[in-house]
Amino acid sequence: MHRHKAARSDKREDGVYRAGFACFVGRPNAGKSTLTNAIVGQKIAITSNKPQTTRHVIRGILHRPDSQLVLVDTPGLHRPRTLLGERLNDLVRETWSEVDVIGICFPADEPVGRGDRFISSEMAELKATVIAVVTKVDLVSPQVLAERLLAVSQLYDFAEIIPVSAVSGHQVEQLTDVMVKYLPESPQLYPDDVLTDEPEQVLIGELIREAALEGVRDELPHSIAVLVEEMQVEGKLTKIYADLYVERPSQKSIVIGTRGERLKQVGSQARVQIEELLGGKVYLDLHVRVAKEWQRDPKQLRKLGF
Ligand SMILES: Nc1nc2c(ncn2[C@@H]2O[C@H](COP(=O)(O)OP(=O)(O)OP(=O)(O)O)[C@@H](O)[C@H]2O)c(=O)[nH]1
Repeated sequence: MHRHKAARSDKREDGVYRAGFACFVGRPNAGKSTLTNAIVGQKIAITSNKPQTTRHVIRGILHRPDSQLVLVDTPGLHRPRTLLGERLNDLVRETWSEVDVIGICFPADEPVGRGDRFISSEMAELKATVIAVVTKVDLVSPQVLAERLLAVSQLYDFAEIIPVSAVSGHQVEQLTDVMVKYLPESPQLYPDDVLTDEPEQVLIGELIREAALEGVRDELPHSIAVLVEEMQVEGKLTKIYADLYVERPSQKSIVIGTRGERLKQVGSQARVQIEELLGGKVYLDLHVRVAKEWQRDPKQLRKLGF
């Protein structure tokens, strides 16, 4: 995965330089995106309290003097009902086969279930080192945590089992150390100042999508996509023109809201985040469009980057 992008050979004289790819997997809402952000220390992956909102493979890169950890954020594996669902599953499996370390996330506040067993059983054939990460430990008592750790340890022969809280930061550093430990000896893969190799447009699209999903009904997440059509830099101002795609006119009204109030809110929330990302003033122009059944149409999917 982009190993040809090797920035420069940077093996330190006094020790082994390690670099490689890792990803977090786990059932929806397990805390994968939040953990990715906590490790990389910058908001790069979309997080939401609704399941399955992570669509794109977004990498965050952790730079250390002796190592480089490239995190790949994948959507959850799920029963495919549409072409989009199938593509997502292919993407997940492809990612798994290419990374060096896989962290399976088990939320501490939920019992180990069928989904967890399914994901663990999918790991057997992979070359990657598989570690278990018990997430959200701030939400449970030590006793519940102990039960979870035991249940997780019985699922699979994990190389390590690490309890963390991305919210409090508990053990995040230790988790990172462990992941780095299992990376191969390798030259640096990316230059020091790169945090993600995802094109800016995709990140911006994700921020808009995240803002558009906030506080709306449960069926909307699967029916919304954002395409950044144009970005123009004029002095210190970046002008961004983006389209939000929904499937039905009724969804269009939800996103726009009464007299456009909701879309205005979405715009200003996303703008603040994009300004933070780009480090400058942003003008954001949003249009809501209906693309019928786009989840089932390969041509539309390609246009939207899936
Ligand atoms: N209390 C607590 N909440 C957390 C923690 N990590 C994540 N959460 C919350 O759990 C929810 C899901 O987190 P995400 O990071 O979006 O989960 P995900 O696994 O990426 O979810 P999908 O994209 O649906 O697969 C969000 O509401 C987070 O704020 C944690 O360490 N502690």
